[in-house]
Amino acid sequence: MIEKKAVGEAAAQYVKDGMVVGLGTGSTVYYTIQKVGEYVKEGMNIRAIPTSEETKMLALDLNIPLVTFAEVNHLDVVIDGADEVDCHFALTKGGGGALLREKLIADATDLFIVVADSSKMVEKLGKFPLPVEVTPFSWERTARQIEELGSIATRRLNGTEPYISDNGNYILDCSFEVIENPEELSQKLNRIPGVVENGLFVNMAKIVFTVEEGKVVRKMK
Ligand SMILES: O=C(CO)[C@H](O)[C@H](O)COP(=O)(O)O
Repeated sequence: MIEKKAVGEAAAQYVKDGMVVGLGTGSTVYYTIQKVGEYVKEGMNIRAIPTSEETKMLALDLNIPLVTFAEVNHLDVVIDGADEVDCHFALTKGGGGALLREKLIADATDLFIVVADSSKMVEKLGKFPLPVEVTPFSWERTARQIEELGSIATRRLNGTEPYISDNGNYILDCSFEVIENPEELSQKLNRIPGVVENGLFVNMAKIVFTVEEGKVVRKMK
């Protein structure tokens, strides 16, 4: 909680007047968004694209002006959380179910910044089950095909009902134990019909804010 606030707020320094900003989803970037809300209140002129309906509501509450891809093609900066970050800045994302819009938005910037407390930093990805967004039609077959890649795929639930993403899809949480080659796995997953997107973000993050020895550190690629 204290680490999340510290890294979330530290990353907000990258938001400057006139920018189009991608706002991530989750309890860490929540603090970034609060800071951005303060900047807007003080008169900063920015426009933002949220990565989820949850973040959209938060941004609207803070009077942060929103835009869509109908109006913009490129974002100046995108700030988001992660579930795991490896030493090459490959990420697992989607714990909050927003991975598809998160990837679409991260893809639209040259400056993708990750905010991650120290518990998220790992040598290799895989301990956190990989979220994969799939179409509900024939999801069982898609799950079996994902399992053939060496995982156990469990459909995410919201109570006793299937969890439905902002895009109307299911999420499969896929335990791979250790992901040796995130890029290769990402490509294999996205080749399976029914997979809409997977939560591996490879070669996307440029900066990671985390905590080491009790201090916020900024790691750059
Ligand atoms: O990918 C995400 C949502 O889909 C989040 O960024 C990720 O789950 C981290 O969340 P938190 O900051 O709450 O730990």
